[in-house]
Amino acid sequence: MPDQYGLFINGKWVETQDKANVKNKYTGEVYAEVSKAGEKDVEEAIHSAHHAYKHTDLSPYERYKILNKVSELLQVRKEELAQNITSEAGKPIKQARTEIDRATQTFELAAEEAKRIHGEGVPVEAAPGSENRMAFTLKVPVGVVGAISPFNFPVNLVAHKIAPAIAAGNTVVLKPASATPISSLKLAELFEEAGLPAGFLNVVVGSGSTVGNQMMKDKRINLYTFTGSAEVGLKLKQNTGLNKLILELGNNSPVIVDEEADIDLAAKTLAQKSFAYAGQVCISVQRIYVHDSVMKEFREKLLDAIKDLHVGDPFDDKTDVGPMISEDEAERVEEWIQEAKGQGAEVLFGGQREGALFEPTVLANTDHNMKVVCEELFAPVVTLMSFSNFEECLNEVNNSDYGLQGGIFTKNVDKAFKAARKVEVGGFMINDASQYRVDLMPYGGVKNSGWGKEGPKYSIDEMTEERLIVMNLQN
Ligand SMILES: NC(=O)C1=CN([C@@H]2O[C@H](COP(=O)(O)OP(=O)(O)OC[C@H]3O[C@@H](n4cnc5c(N)ncnc54)[C@H](O)[C@@H]3O)[C@@H](O)[C@H]2O)C=CC1
Ligand SMILES: O=C(O)[C@H](O)CS(=O)(=O)O
Repeated sequence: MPDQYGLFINGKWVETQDKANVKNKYTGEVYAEVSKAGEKDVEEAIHSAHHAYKHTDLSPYERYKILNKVSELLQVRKEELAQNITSEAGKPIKQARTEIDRATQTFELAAEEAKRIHGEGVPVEAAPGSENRMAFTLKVPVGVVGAISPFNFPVNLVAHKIAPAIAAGNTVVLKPASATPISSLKLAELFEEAGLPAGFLNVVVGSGSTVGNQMMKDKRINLYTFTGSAEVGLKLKQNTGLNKLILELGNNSPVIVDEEADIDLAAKTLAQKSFAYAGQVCISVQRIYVHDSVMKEFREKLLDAIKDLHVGDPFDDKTDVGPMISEDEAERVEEWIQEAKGQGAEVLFGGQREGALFEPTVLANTDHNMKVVCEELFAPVVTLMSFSNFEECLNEVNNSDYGLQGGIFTKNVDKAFKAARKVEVGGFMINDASQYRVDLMPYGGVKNSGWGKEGPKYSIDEMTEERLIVMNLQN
């Protein structure tokens, strides 16, 4: 009998008639059954969040205590939560454990930030005629936050939405990805145990086209925070009117390997960071631009390092690359590679699929007319392109609709900083892959990669309004 999960609405667990199966993404077995939210449940969740926001006060210190407690509980239940990620997302267990450690930090950071949300003094007395006035700003919560999350980091990317929202004094309606809802329901259990008052966090499970759509149209939601594809992000932008919106969308991350790079470091780092969680990380390396003069050496070293990766059962402690989220997704990647081969691409390594498992793959002879380069692959596949002129390479790197993070390997400081200035991204890594993130840093993209920043301090900024208070002093 699969484990059963209800929805979490107004501090209560709600079972509905309509159920969805959650499958183990490696074995395909159904391991959990979750209630699906109907229109009435979504209405109830939004109402509860709205009512709690209007009628229940939670002081900054209380928010700090609750978030800190959740952070501690994550460590207490670390193995259970990590095993769950591996089941519902197919993420290799060692990467799932790292995700729990990172989420622990995300909650801890948000807890700390809850105690230092403040405005600033405004010198209105400097304006002629305002000599007898004093002013300052307050940071007030936006109200109800609607959070919609993707499948790939079902704990930590959810943490990046709900922890800062609650730290800032908001209430939340969360819709997790249909493929990975259990992690969010487990987080709700932790909040319940940590003493979060009813209505502050509501979790509704269901598809984007039903639950997501209903959330998008509800005027009681003051801010939407979305992580997912650019396609759905655009829908949200078009349907949420004048409400605030944070969009964390896709990328086809570029990394430059310059002629003055440490080739061993570049090859080793790129082999490790391009295929983690089967490349289903939005800052996973996709486009590698290598200087002509070092291409041969880099290629050999990259392929050698990839051979050391363990591919297969995500529950095995040794596994580096497990299955993709579904067989359909792995088939899509197979089709894109076939299409690229038809356009002249060469498979240097991998390229084979077995069910949802896709081998780490390296493509050469690729160019910007191919989908594998210009669109987001979201798969364990990298493309190699060579360059001889650094300026032209930077133009090629920017020849993308996306701009989340990028990187360069070089010992030449001038080139490193030139690239850092010119490459159109939200974050740029020198002597590292695009896939670098720690949870305190500002994280977010430009162009079709979205706008608004995550990282608790930065999200809290987005999730609060600045209110000006002016005192008219009578002598
Ligand atoms: N920039 C970032 O931080 C990140 C971006 N991503 C991006 O997410 C994508 C992969 O994740 P997926 O879960 O497949 O993305 P997705 O866009 O298909 O789904 C994301 C969420 O949106 C919901 N949704 C789908 N249609 C909707 C609609 N019409 N209205 C409202 N909600 C709707 C889904 O149910 C899910 O909860 C990739 O493009 C990836 O790059 C993933 C992780 C981080
Ligand atoms: O966008 C993603 O897929 C993530 O932000 C992953 S990570 O950078 O937080 O690890």
